[in-house]
Amino acid sequence: MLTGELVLLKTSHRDRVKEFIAKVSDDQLHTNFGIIELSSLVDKEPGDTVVSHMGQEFTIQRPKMPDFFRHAKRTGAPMMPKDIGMIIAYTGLNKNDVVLDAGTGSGILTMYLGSIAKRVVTYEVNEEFMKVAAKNVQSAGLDNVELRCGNIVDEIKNIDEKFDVITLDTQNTKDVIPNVKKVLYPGGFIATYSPFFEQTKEIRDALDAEGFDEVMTMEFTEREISFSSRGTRPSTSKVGHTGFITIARA
Ligand SMILES: C[S@@+](CC[C@H](N)C(=O)[O-])C[C@H]1O[C@@H](n2cnc3c(N)ncnc32)[C@H](O)[C@@H]1O
Repeated sequence: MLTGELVLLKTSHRDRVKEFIAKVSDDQLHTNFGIIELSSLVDKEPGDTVVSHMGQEFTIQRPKMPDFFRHAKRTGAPMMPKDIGMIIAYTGLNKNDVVLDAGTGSGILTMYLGSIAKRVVTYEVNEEFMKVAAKNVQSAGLDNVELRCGNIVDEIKNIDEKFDVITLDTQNTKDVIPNVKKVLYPGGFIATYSPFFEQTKEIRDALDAEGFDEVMTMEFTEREISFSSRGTRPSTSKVGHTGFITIARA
């Protein structure tokens, strides 16, 4: 591992996995299982181990987005991986894309977008939420995400840049849509997330009024399969409804 690189350190305690994310540096990581000198991670590889001053062994891995999803601080309901995955798949998000995103919330969707896209500009109306999101983004080591505080309904009118993809997870998305084509490249995608049918219908009407193409609204279901000595079946304790995703093209 290189100085400045993020690491995921995993250890086992009473048959449970405990994990920590840290940066390779001259600092120390203090855990309930002892202190780790983070400089000792230099030149180690994923899969190698490091031992704390109390003799506890930690396995080294490179943290991935699902790790940041679990470790991020939450200010509200984050978008779930199933919905994030579908937004990425249906917009074809790639490393050349510049993304406009709102509202940032805890920054979970923003971080996934930032891990793929060239650059992400994200707006959050609540300053306290934005500060938490900024810490999450920084903890994930992303330097291509620009966080702006403001109401996207008003702010979008002053943006003089064009984007490849626009993602909206806001309460008043229908009021943003009349100004979206001004900042979205022809052929670019907008993806909206809305928990209720009523809100989703308003979004559809607004997209139709602005002449968007290829409009489709979907709900994605996720069923984990549980395996036990009694048998194999879909888990009975997993997430139900989250929200509707509407995708459209300028
Ligand atoms: C459900 S949360 C977004 C969660 C986020 N997508 C994530 O994955 O963490 C909605 C956020 O949008 C913000 N918001 C609502 N309306 C907004 C607007 N018009 N402009 C900017 N932010 C807005 C809220 O303050 C809230 O933090």
